[in-house]
Amino acid sequence: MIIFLNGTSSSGKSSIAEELLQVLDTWYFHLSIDAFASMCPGDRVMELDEPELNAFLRRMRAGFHRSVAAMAQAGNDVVVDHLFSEPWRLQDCLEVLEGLDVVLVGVHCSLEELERREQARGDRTPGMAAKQFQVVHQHGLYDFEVDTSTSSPRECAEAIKEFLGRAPALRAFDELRLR
Ligand SMILES: Nc1ncnc2c1ncn2[C@@H]1O[C@H](COP(=O)(O)OP(=O)(O)OP(=O)(O)O)[C@@H](O)[C@H]1O
Repeated sequence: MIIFLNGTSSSGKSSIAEELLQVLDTWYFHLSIDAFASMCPGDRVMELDEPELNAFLRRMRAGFHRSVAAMAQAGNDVVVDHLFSEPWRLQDCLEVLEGLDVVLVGVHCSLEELERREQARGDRTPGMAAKQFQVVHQHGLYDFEVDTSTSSPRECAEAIKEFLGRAPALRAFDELRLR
C-alpha cells in the first residue's frame, strides 16, 4: 500500500504523514522529497548554474519516485509526501508506480493559512506556497481529500485511515492512467 499525499508546501503533508505512522494498524515508512533533498550537499548544489541545477533536481525527483516504487515492491507500506508542482512528476509517478496500490490523497489548505504558516516557519521561500497553489491540484482527481485549514494533522490521519477501510477498488491513479 502506498498512501500518496500531494499538496503545496506548508499544507501539512509531513505532519499528516507522521500521524499516519502512529494511527495505522501496520508499520508504514514515511518517504519524503524533503528528506531526499537533505541527503545532498545543499550549499555546493546551489553553486550550479540554472540548467545544471534543474537537471540535478529532476534526477533527484525521478530517483525519489523510483525509490518509492522499490520500497513498495519489496513489500513495504509507504506514506509518500510529495507535490505535483510540475506535470512530469505526476506522469512519472503514474508510470513508475504501475502495478502498485496507490491511494492518492489531496492535502488542501486555504491560501491565507498557507501564507501564515510559511511566514511563521521562516525556512521557506515567501510566496512559494502561493505559486504552487494554482498548480499542484490541477489534475483534479483524488481518492480522498483533506483540508488542514479546518482539521488537525491527527484528524486528517484518522479520516484517511477510516477511508482506507471503505475505499473503492478503482483508484485515482488507474483513472489518471486512462486519460
Ligand atoms: N492541520 C494543521 N493545522 C495547523 N497547523 C498545521 C497543520 N498541519 C501542519 N501545520 C503546521 O504547518 C507547518 C507546515 O507543516 P508541514 O511541514 O507538515 O507541511 P508540509 O506540507 O510537509 O510542508 P513542506 O512541503 O514545505 O515540507 C508546520 O509549522 C506545522 O506545524
